Amino acid sequence: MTKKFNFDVTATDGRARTGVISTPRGEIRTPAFMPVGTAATVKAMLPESVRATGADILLGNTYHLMLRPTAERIARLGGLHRFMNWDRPILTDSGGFQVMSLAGLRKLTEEGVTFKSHIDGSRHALTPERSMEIQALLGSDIVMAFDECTPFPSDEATARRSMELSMRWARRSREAFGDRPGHALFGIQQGSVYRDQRQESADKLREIGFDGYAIGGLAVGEGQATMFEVLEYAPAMLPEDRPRYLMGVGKPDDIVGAVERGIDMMDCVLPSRSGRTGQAFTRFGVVNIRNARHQDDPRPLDEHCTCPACRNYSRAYLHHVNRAQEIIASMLLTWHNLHYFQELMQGLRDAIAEGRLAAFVSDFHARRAEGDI
Ligand SMILES: C=CCOC(=O)Nc1nc2cc3[nH]c(NC)nc3cc2c(=O)[nH]1
Repeated sequence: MTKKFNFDVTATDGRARTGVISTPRGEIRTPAFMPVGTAATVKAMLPESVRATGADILLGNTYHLMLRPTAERIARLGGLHRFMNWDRPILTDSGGFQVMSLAGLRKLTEEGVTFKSHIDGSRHALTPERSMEIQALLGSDIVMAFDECTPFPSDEATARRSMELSMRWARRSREAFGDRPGHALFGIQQGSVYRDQRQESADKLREIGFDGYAIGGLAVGEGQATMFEVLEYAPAMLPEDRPRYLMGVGKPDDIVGAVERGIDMMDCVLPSRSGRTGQAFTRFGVVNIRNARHQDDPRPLDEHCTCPACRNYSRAYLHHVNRAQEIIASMLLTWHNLHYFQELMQGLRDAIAEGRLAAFVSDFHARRAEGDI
């Protein structure tokens, strides 16, 4: 009998909690940050390097993989874990969000979404059923329901129509997912910034029944203050014995604020994408390595950091290879950023386990300069 999917809360501090998600492919320590491996790779990183930063799970994107190399080809080659040489848990998104933000010529109906590939213009369709089939072909451990991410801002009527469509798609996702021991299906709460709609969405998802619950429709331009307003009430609407996943978040201070409000899982392209543009996150704030002031600086990005970039290279070197557009610049800054994000998560987990989250958070804010350092 394959091992089950399980979630155990191990400690709480206010609304924050630590826990462990057990899957057949390994355990996920929560609160967890998931690096994004869009096209079957965390850009500029080897899988063993991603693991070395402390990641227990990474994210794959249905939209990209269904277009290239196709889910069927990945299945024929043994599934996404084998294909990308990552044998720990993988969460795949359902494709809805990226179709709306990347694809051309989209047509949205009750059935699903048809669209043109941004790669070669070919026509494709995504429905809850097809999304479940693709995610099963990929072999991901945590599957996301097919939803529509309600754009921000949306008036109440528009948000309601979108949320109600997503809830009908959530039920179809659940039915199409079937019974797959060791694999999890997460539902996604919508309802934009409307508390009553968030409640209705949460109630509908509970009725359908999921292994975990995501909070969708945030980090879509509403700003941190509005996001935190929604997070004051939305997490508690979801079952407390199941993982709560906030999608697309975020900057370090977004992450800290979300964990304080009861979030267990997050994902964001920020550390990897900004690493490629020369932006380094540190405990003191953000270093833009492209700035000329670093060109003679022999110090590491952060002398407290134990990542390969900080142990072996100067800011002057990182400035040089970034300006010269050398591949190693993306490698070192991505590794540093993912290491910093995972170190932040470990700090949060330790602080919650020891009941000193408030002190950790005030120390986190006290250290950080506002602008670039
Ligand atoms: C991995 C994701 C699994 O979720 C889905 O398949 N659907 C979905 N994805 C989102 C992704 C988001 N990224 C941001 N900001 C960068 N906001 C997001 C909101 C959603 C959402 O409401 N739904």
